[in-house]
Order: sequence, then C-alpha cells, then structure tokens
Amino acid sequence: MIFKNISRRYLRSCWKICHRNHSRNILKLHERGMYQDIFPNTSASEILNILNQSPQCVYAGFDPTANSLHVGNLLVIINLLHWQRGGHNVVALLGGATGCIGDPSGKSSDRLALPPETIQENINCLRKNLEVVFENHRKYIWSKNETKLKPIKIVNNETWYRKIDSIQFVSEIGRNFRMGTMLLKHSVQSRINSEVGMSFTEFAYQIFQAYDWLHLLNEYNCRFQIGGSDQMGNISAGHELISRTAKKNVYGLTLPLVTTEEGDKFGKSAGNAIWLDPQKTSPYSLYQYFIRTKDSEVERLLKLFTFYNLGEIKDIMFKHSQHPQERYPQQCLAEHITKLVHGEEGLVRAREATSAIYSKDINSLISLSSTELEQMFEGAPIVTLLLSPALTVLDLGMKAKCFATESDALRIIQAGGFYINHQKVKKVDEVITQAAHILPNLTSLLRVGKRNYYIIKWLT
Ligand SMILES: Nc1ncnc2c1ncn2[C@@H]1O[C@H](COP(=O)(O)OP(=O)(O)OP(=O)(O)O)[C@@H](O)[C@H]1O
Ligand SMILES: N[C@@H](Cc1ccc(O)cc1)C(=O)O
Repeated sequence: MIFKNISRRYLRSCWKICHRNHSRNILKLHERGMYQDIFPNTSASEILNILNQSPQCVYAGFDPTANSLHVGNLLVIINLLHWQRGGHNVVALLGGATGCIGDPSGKSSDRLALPPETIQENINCLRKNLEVVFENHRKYIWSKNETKLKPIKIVNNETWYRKIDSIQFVSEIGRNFRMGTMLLKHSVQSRINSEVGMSFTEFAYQIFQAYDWLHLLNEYNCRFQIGGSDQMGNISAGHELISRTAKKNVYGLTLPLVTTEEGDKFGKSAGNAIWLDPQKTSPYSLYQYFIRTKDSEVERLLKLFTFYNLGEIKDIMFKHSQHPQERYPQQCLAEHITKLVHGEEGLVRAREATSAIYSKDINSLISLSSTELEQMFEGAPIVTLLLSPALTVLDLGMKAKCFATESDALRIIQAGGFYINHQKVKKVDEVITQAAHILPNLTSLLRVGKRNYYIIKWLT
C-alpha cells in the first residue's frame, strides 16, 4: 500500500507541480482519498515524472453485465474525468468480448452467460451513460474559461478479438502467462477451493483484460489503467504481459470500492445498485440517496464524488459545523452528483420531486413521470385500474385496497382523511374523471391519513 507510506518530500513535490485543482499530476488525487493502490508499488515518483513530462493516456473498462452503470462505476468515471481535466487522453473500454467471458473478481460462482443481443443492448446503454456524464461535466461543471477538454474515446474490445485467430492467440499471447502466477490471483484462489469451483472460461478472463491493455498500448500508447480495487489481479496480469512483450513501463491505479451502509460493494450484478440510467434510478432517487449521507461520511464523499477543491470542501464543512441541521454538505454533494449524472434539467426535476413530497401541492405532481412517482413513493402499493364511466371515490378507495372495510372507507373519507393527488376528497359518491383526478402521466396518487400512499396506474 504505497500511499500509506508516501513521503512528505514526495507530497511537497506534487504540490509544486500542481497548484491548481485540475492538475496534470493526477496522483495528487491521493489527497482526496481517491487511490487505494498503485502498481508496481514502487513507482510513485516515476509516474510523477512521466505525468509531468507530457500528456498521457489512461483507460478503464466496463463490462456490459447490466443495462446501466451505477454509482460505484461513477467513481471510476470521475477519476477518468480528473485525467481529462489534467489534459490527458482518456479511453473508456466497453467489454463486448470480456462481458461474454465473465470477470470472476469478487464473484463467488460462475456468472450466467448473457445472450449476444442482451450484451449488445447493454453496450449501447453503457456507451450512452458514459457520453452523458462526460457531456454534463463539460457543459455544467467544467468552467468555460478553462482549456478545451480532449474528447473521451469509447472503444469495444470485441472489435479486436473478432479479428484475432484463436490458435495464434493461445500460442503467442498465452505463452506469456505463468500458471503459478495466474493461480495465485485472489479472484482465482477464492473460487478454486470453494465447492462451486471455477470454469476455465472465467479463469482465463485475466488474459483477456491483460491483452486489452497491450492492444491499447500499441494503439494509443496507453500506459495507465485504473479500476476499482477488485481489479488489481487483472491489472497486474496486464503489467506482466506488457513487461514481457512490449518492454514499456506501464502503471495501474486502483480506487476504493464504494459500498452500501452494510459494507457490501455496489455492483451491477449484486442487485443493490444506484443506477445512472434515469429510468432505473430517477434523478430524484439519486439526489435523495446522497442527501441521506451520514455526517460522518459526507466529507469523504465530497472529496471522491465532486470537483470542489479541498479549500472549498473545507469551507463547506466549516459552514456545516456552524449549522449542522441544514445539511449543507449533503446538499452540495447531492446537487453536484445529480448535475453530473442528469444535467441541469435532471437537477431541476430532482428538486421539483423533492418539493412534490414535502409541499403536498397538486402542481408539484403534474410534471412528474410515472417512474418518478413510483420511485418517490417507493413501497407504495401500485394498482392498475381501468377507468370505468361511473367509478366513484369510494369504489376507487376500495379497489386500491386503501381500506379494510367499506364502513372504514365511508368513515375516513367523510372525516377528511382521504386525498387524491394531494387534494382532500370528502364526497364518497364523486365520480372519478380524467380531468379532475388523473395526472398527465396517467397515474393518481392516493393518500390515507398522513403518510399511507397508493399509486393508481390507469389503463386507457
Ligand atoms: N462499488 C464500486 N466502487 C468502486 N468501483 C467499482 C465499484 N463497482 C465497480 N467498480 C469498478 O468499475 C469498473 C467496471 O466494473 P464492472 O463493469 O465490472 O462493474 P461491476 O458493477 O463490478 O459489475 P459486476 O457486478 O457485474 O461485476 C471496474 O474498475 C470496477 O472495479
Ligand atoms: N474486468 C473489469 C472490466 C474490464 C474489462 C476489460 C478491460 O480491458 C478492463 C476492465 C470489471 O469487470 O470490472
């Protein structure tokens, strides 16, 4: 863990070279807690020299194991953005080929193979996620007065594997890997002795990620690879292959894994992700996720997930110490990330949705999509109904199972405890109409009492 032992002299030299927030020396991000490891682990000052001499090329890969990237992947993207801000060339690799093989890192059993159409669909979605975040950063976060950013290059490793002859690959590339080293990888060790074991396909994964790096080195002189800390084994495999074949020095940097409150890694296949695709996690839910950040975590996340400089973060935290109840750092964090992922428009929607919950005003519901409504009132039962001509308020309440019995319904509605789209309805025989009771997104939000919500999706 080189960063734990980094010397004061080294840090002073970094500081001289990079007094600005977007320095060419991205190693300095270590002050923000951005790096976990560096590979090879004695190369900090060597890297510093290289970064200081000329713009470099860096890459990170994303496998198409789902149809969206998530907040864990966002940390890798933000690190790539720091490189871009420092004037370096950035390559994002989509694993059209590696996604078919399956990375065993962090997985306790073999992945299920995805059909080729799904992989292609996922690739398209991940490409869009990346393009949107890079564009939002350029448009809304990068200052107009600063230098022009070099555009990100997005490549798919299927393009080169499709052209490679398999016999030649095994005989020429495979020869550079030693079984002993491959077997020692954590991703292999943790599986090989388990009951489920490991397929040859996943065992071979490291060779493919290693070859990607060699390919990108030849193509773009790409000497740096970054990834989450679970990627160390694959990154070191690439380093080994390149040292044997290309005889060039290359370097890997790993980032800490973003985890849930329980300490589990957020992952595409882990079923716990906060997604970047607004259809899967609305701007409102993303915003709320970061608004809920604990006080003890918020400074660390501001350093990792925003582009505020350390002085600005210090000021934000000072303001917090004066008025902790205002949750100012949480707001800065949520706004910054929502803007980066969903643009200004997404941030406006997230703010509108937040006010829709707290203002209890029908106007605040009108602009929401049905997905946003569902995500905002997560956990509310969803009932699909056909709008029949004589449906009354009482019928609606009963069909949505808002009340246990009809006499409960009559009592509660007449006492003023039933709401449609935040508006109190007391007449049990009032007829439901599209104009009066249904939102433009063809839903209605019912509420019984203070906080029991139900969502009606209308079939038309
Ligand atoms: N929670 C996380 N925190 C930090 N980095 C992460 C996190 N999850 C993934 N990454 C990194 O993002 C990059 C792309 O990872 P990948 O495409 O495999 O996503 P994943 O979410 O880990 O997918 P899967 O769950 O299918 O393994 C890798 O460098 C990986 O280490
Ligand atoms: N193995 C990485 C994704 C990746 C794929 C190919 C690469 O060349 C690099 C990275 C992951 O699953 O997280």
